Amino acid sequence: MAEPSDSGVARSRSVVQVNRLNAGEPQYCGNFFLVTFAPEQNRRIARNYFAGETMSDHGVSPMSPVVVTVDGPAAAGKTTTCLALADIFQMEYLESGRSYRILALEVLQRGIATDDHPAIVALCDDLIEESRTSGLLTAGRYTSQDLRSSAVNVAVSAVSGIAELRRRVTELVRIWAGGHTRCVVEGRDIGTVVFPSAPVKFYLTAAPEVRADRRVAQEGASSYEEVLEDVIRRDRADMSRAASPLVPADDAVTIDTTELSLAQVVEHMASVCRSRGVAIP
Ligand SMILES: Nc1ncnc2c1ncn2[C@@H]1O[C@H](COP(=O)(O)OP(=O)(O)OP(=O)(O)O)[C@@H](O)[C@H]1O
Ligand SMILES: Nc1ccn([C@H]2C[C@H](O)[C@@H](COP(=O)(O)O)O2)c(=O)n1
Repeated sequence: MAEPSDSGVARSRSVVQVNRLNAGEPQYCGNFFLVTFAPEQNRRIARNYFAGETMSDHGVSPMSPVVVTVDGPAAAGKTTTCLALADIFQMEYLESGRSYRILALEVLQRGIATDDHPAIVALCDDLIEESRTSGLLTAGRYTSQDLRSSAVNVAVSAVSGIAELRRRVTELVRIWAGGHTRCVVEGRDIGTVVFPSAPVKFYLTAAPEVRADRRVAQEGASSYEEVLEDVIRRDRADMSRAASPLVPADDAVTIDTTELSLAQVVEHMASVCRSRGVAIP
């Protein structure tokens, strides 16, 4: 079983053994502000990217890795199933929501107004620069408790609605994926915007009441009503924003997990992956 950790990827308990899970492994820490720039090539590409060039100027195709995308509303089971798929198919895993949460937390900690878009974009650039020049943005700098606080849950909806910010995060995710041969990436716009040509796309969903129930059980939250309210509010914000709203990709396999066990969902997803040529090495 995956143990809860502050890396933000192992907070769910999976029915599938997640043997390779290790909060110390950068591939699993989900903090691509740190890991994206670790390999020297990525560091160079990223530096040039932010200087105005694009990855394709460097002969790097964002579509070269096999990417499995998993999108869906809050608490739909994305992280848990991604970890299971990563384990089954030995893929690298990235939780893109963590980056938006990190940005939201930094916005709150620095007292920046969530409607001050230029300041938030500048903050994002500063964090990217910081991650290239120092090791400050380690997984340990951000605890799951901080990243998943109610305040961050609210601020992240505003922060993730900023188109300029999304453009940066999108490119960082692509750069990260370009450094791997096989990966599974979860978020809200991964199959629609970040990797529109991905060979395998999932859209997980479930009734809000069921998702709230599962989140209460997962986090030991005291108020079901508050959790449900947050789930519904965040869904609405994610689905109605102008920039990359949450919608299923046309070619996504949609799975309503309301009445499915975790094992059933993972089994279904794994069988789709196999049928699309994602093999176990
Ligand atoms: N089909 C299912 N049956 C029972 N429990 C489930 C199922 N799917 C997910 N869960 C549980 O629901 C909780 C939330 O799942 P998870 O954290 O993976 O959701 P998420 O989509 O990544 O959420 P978020 O977008 O908010 O990060 C976890 O405790 C997970 O084990
Ligand atoms: N690709 C993504 C990933 C996440 N977000 C936003 C919307 C969510 O409410 C928030 C937190 O994500 P979570 O940790 O719940 O997966 O981040 C997004 O807009 N796009």
